[in-house]
Amino acid sequence: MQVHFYKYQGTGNDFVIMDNRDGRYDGLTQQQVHHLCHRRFGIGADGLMLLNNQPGYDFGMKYYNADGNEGSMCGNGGRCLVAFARKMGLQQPQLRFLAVDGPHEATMQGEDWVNLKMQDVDWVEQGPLYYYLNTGSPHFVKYVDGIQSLDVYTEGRQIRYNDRFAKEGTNVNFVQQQDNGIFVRTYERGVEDETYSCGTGVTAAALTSAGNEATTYRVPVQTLGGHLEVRFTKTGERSFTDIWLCGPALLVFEGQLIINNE
Ligand SMILES: N[C@H](CCC[C@H](N)C(=O)O)C(=O)O
Repeated sequence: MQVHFYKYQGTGNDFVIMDNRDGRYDGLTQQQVHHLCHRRFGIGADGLMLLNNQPGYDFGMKYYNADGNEGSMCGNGGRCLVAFARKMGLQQPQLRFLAVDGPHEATMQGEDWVNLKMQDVDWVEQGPLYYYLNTGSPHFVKYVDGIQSLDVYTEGRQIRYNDRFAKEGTNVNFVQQQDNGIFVRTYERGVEDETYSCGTGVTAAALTSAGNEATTYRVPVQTLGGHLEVRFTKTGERSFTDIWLCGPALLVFEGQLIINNE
């Protein structure tokens, strides 16, 4: 099969994207996705997305983790797919799309900055020195010191494969408060490694960093791959609405490749 692909990145979280509005990539197998995302045998990416037709919406988003499994929601991926949809000619100032966790809306500022609305959050588990919540994907959030030198791969794996999470997996975020906002590093399930940035993880971390006051917050977030901002309104101790993940989304390159059909 001949594949015309686009490679995007949002704060270093990178994705292979294909225009599937005519359904031509519907039959993509888990193995093919894994191959396309492989950094040595394929194009290389943390995940793969299809731009789909979706009645009632401007488009549909289908997301796969690099291992070929259908992932849950991907925040940076969603932002990149919006930039891609715009490139494919969807010029509406506000785009509405359907992802695995429900409807999303998004706007763009300039060529390469995307504001993406996330689902409301109304459940946060809090334990000693950790939080656990779902922002479209499950996220374990742990506050740490010395985040720059932390071994995110080893420490993240320990949590991801512990008795509680081994089967379903979880993403694991390490967070440190900074003078201005937070620094977040993430071990991603499905990639099974640290990525440069994780949008739903950054969102989860930002929500847990809010003060007690039920008001509107703007949290600048630094990741290994660059800066984002999360805006939201806290409505109760564990509930949040009007959550926006904002940051860059850029085309890296596009190309063709042939993959076998087995
Ligand atoms: N990189 C993504 C998260 C992908 C979700 C995935 N790793 C999972 O939960 O299986 C993001 O920007 O939100």
